[in-house]
Amino acid sequence: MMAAKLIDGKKISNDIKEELKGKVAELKNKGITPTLAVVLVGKDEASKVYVSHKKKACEYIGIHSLSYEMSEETSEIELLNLINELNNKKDVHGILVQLPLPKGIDEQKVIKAIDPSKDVDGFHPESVGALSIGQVGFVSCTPYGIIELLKRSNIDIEGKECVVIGRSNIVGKPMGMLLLRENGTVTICHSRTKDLKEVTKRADILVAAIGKPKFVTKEFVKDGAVVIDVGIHRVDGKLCGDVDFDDVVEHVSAITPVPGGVGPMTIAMLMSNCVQSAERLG
Ligand SMILES: Nc1nc(=O)c2c([nH]1)NC[C@@H]1CN(c3ccc(C(=O)N[C@@H](CCC(=O)O)C(=O)O)cc3)C=[N+]21
Repeated sequence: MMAAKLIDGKKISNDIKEELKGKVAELKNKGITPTLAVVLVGKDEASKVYVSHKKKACEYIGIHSLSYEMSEETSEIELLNLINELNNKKDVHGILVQLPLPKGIDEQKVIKAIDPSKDVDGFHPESVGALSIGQVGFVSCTPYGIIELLKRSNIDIEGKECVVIGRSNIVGKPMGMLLLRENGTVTICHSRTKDLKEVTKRADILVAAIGKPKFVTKEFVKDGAVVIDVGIHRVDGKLCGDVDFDDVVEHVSAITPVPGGVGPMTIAMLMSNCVQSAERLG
């Protein structure tokens, strides 16, 4: 019974990667090699691991990846110059600047410097704006991956009560816009929300993107709800999410595990955005 309700992000992300392999092969037949520039600034250990996962995914699918590793002491100007260079390179289809950036570098300024046509993270104000008014643009990979998880698990969004906990620019807000685009009824909650549990208990689809380990317990969840866990924390050497999985699992109709849920989807959708970019830019 439990296996049936587990949303397997690992499996679904592998399906997507297989589909993308085919698309990359087609592009290569036309003489186009999808290329992603990956920019890593500083020595954040988690960032190094994530970047290596992204490069590995590129390799698997056939996307060419270019690595730019810059020291912790890199200035904002140096980084902006690199981005400008990559913007002008015809054979670069996607630019990813791994976040967080070292102190002293203005992240928003850096994101804004990326050509929106190469903004495969979907973080540029133009990409965010396009999403909110229903125009074509890159969609932030984590929320985009969550929509794919739901669709490929045959979970309808239309008409459903969708509650998102968290209002970050890269997850909560775009998640709300995407669920709205799929005709969900959307509520975005945050640290100032009154009676949070009362609000989250209305959810048919509950997305937890709070950033606190095992925050969501069964008291937050309606019986039979679908629970999507965006969090990733290392507690006592073990990975866990924003949801107390063991506490809620008996009460839900479907749930994403951590690891193996949303995380792998983020990478799959980054790959998808790269391929899309290569198709558009040629
Ligand atoms: N410009 C930028 N774009 C990002 O997309 C971006 C970023 N900066 N900075 C950091 C966050 C975090 N992020 C994750 C991607 C994959 C997993 C992932 O694959 N997680 C595995 C577990 C990996 C592990 O073992 O640690 C899982 O959940 O199964 C997690 C987190 C992308 N981010």
